[in-house]
Amino acid sequence: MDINRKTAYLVLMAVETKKQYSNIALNHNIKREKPTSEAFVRELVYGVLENKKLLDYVISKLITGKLKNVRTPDLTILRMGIYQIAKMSSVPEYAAVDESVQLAKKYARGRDKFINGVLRSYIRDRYNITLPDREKELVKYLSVKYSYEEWIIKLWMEEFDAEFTESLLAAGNQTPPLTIRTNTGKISRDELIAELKKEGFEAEKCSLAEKGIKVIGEGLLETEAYKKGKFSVQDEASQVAVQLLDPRPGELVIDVCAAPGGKTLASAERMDGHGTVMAQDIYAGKTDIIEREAKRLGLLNIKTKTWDATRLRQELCGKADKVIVDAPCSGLGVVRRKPEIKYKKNNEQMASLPVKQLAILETAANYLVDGGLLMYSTCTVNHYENRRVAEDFVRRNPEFKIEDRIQLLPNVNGTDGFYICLMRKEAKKK
Ligand SMILES: C[S@@+](CC[C@H](N)C(=O)[O-])C[C@H]1O[C@@H](n2cnc3c(N)ncnc32)[C@H](O)[C@@H]1O
Repeated sequence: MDINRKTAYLVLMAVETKKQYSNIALNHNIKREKPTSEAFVRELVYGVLENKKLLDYVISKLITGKLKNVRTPDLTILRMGIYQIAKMSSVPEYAAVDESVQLAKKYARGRDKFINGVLRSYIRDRYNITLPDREKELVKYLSVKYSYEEWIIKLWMEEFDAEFTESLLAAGNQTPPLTIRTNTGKISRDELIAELKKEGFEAEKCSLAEKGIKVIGEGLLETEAYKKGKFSVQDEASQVAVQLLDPRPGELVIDVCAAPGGKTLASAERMDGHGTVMAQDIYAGKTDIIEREAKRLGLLNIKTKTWDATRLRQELCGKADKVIVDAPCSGLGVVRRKPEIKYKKNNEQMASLPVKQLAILETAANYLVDGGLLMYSTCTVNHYENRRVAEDFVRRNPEFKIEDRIQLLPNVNGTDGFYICLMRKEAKKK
């Protein structure tokens, strides 16, 4: 059996049955199985995840029974087989079928003939399968074509017209650029670009993030530059958030939802070692990551603490110049990196997010000095978690005024979908 397809199968099953995040399942299985082509495994895993609804729609047209009665191993092998035939031009059709049958013999015993039959009928009938009617069933059409749960499309169509929504859906299925943030305490952006180019990478400046670089090439984290802490991997939108907040040397910054530390570390770098960033997160294991990264980057001005941000730390009230609330959210802005988010159900947990976000904001706001700046950000595109939460907050806390807010979008800015809102606490009148 081909080790690359076996690895992809194990990753997809971990995502499907254990609800693991694709990036975590990928790294874990690649390490364990040692596939001969990591690139093939990634292409197949992300291709299947990005197109899951479309693949299931196609499979439902090829089988006689109901899709929900097809067992998960059989369905996973069928999705992989059809994806290879439809989208991976490097894979001959016969190889896609034969390798799927081999996988079935190991992981879906007794179902290899069924799988062989479905894949052969796909090869025969694929051009007769049509999508739902765009005119009559727009949401369903978009849901199948771009593989998103229908509630996400309806949510976006509350804010954007059909054409814009479609381009946002399509952008969510693109591979995101690899972007890094220069640690300017160690090297300038131009010098780092030159160093990376010398190592054989393509590297160019980001347009929005002043320390950002877009990089193309394999093995970035094995470079000396990385080991010596000259840069960190961070999406451009996250970099822009800290750029707008603009932490200065000597300030006290409190980041209440800090792990894995992107904004904490970017803030500490901007402060040139002067002042302090207090980084809190509810999970102890996650604050360890921040400490490890601070060490790699040579940053001494970060203090971490495991803490639930909805609980007030009395001793910090009125102390911080800047507070970061990079809240837990639905993640609809990062589907390019975690395509499994496109299939989340709009359940109670989703609906309760704005309540939690507001509770964290209200607690964190207490830490600011008069005249201090509060940043609320999320990596989602959902006005109930973004604009609505920020507006609710300032309505309930009139001493805060919104100073700036932006929604970055993958189809407009090429970044993750990201919301940033800066709110200033009124300075006390003398
Ligand atoms: C969007 S992530 C933060 C990303 C981080 N700011 C960065 O730039 O790398 C949200 C974080 O909030 C944490 N979190 C969730 N609920 C929390 C709570 N009640 N108190 C503190 N942290 C919480 C999660 O563990 C997660 O690490």
